[in-house]
Amino acid sequence: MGQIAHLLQTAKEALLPYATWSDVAMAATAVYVAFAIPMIVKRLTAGRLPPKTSVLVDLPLPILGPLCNLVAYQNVLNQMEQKEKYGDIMRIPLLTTAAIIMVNTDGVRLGITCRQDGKKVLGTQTLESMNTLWGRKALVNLRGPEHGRVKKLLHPTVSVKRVAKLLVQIWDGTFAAPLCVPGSAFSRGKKARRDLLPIIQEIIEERRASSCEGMTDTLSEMIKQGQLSDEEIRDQMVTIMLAGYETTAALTVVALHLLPQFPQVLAKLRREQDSIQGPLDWAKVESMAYMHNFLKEVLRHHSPALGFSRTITDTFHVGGYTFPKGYILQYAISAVQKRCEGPRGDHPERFEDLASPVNRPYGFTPFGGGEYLCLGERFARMEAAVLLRTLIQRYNWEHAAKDPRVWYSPVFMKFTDDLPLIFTKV
Ligand code: HEM
Repeated sequence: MGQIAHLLQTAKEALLPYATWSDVAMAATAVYVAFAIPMIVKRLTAGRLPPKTSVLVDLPLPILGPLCNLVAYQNVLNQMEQKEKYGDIMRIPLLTTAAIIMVNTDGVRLGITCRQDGKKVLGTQTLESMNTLWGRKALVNLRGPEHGRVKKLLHPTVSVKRVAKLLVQIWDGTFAAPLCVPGSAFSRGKKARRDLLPIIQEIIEERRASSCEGMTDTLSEMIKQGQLSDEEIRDQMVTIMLAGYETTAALTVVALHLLPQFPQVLAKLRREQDSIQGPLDWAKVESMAYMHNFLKEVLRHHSPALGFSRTITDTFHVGGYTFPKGYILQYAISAVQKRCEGPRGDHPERFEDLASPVNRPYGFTPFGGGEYLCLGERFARMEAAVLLRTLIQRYNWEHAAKDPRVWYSPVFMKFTDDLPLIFTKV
């Protein structure tokens, strides 16, 4: 607030000797109209657009109206599972464009394949904030053949073989991974990146000096491949740490949050784990059928990813609506999964039922899909399964808070009071 007041004061001192407040208001309106005209023309000529969700833009408030919509946009993202309130396809006018939000499997299909009727109609969004956070060379910010080249190189660095080796290290206690700490790596994103870069560079140099002797981790593998520059390696490592940390932490913490409420699920998990003798290897982790279905149910009910945006690169039509070039398409992973029956997240068995909506194409996509499928899917599933096995076999736990809740603020998961839990030995 203090900063805004200071900004207004500075603007006032700079402008008022040369112009009155009404001049400033007129200039602001002119800028708004200049931005809005192409948008209005597009709206008038585009054909039948999806219905608008927000009434704010109807207020005669230049700049402020669309800005309010941006806030409403986050709010709608947060609440998209409320079908009766928002419907399946909706439009939110933004400052110079509009976002079309699709809360159905068709939207997820579009977002993942980027195609309609066999034609490429969507592209990934290039956001400056993403470049700043992850780095320009990070996989998430690469496009086309360059994205394909780097992803191909990264795959073996988190391959099943490598993950299995890591598993043995975790089990032996020789690998001290920060497995699960609900934190805010995203909210600290820029600072986290600044802090991480010199540390990663130092490790790269140490590893290079020792030719990665005896090292089997992801970073050493990238260095040994010799195909990526130091900048590329650094950006991938920052991405892996940021993309892999909060998502997996959310998955495991929500699992811990839900289990005391569903004793029948916990009992079944315990029975399964007791039937699997350690030490673990990848095959044993993969054989934990009920554990994986439980993790799926957690991801279905509390997806760490709410959804993603794509840019419409070619006008197309779906459900009788026009999707004009230049608009944004937002597909809703979390809301689609939540609408797939079952509000409580306590029925892992639904994944055994082939007729369940979650088993239909694009009904359950917590790790995205297609070209942009999550790089760390297996890693995340393994990490969560191993951590839960360890805890389930050794402890019982209950909530310390009276009304523990998980919520999104506005797009990242938060826990009331950091979700304190009380553990007792089994
Ligand atoms: C429960 C845990 C996780 C969830 C729910 C999750 C979810 C996702 C989703 C939905 C996407 C697709 C984004 C899009 O369509 O644009 C994605 C991409 C990605 N994830 Fe994950 N993720 C998880 C864990 C991890 C881990 C552990 C790593 C690192 C090892 C990781 C690294 C990445 C990377 C690098 C991408 C970009 C892939 C690309 O651009 O081709 N994620 N993740």
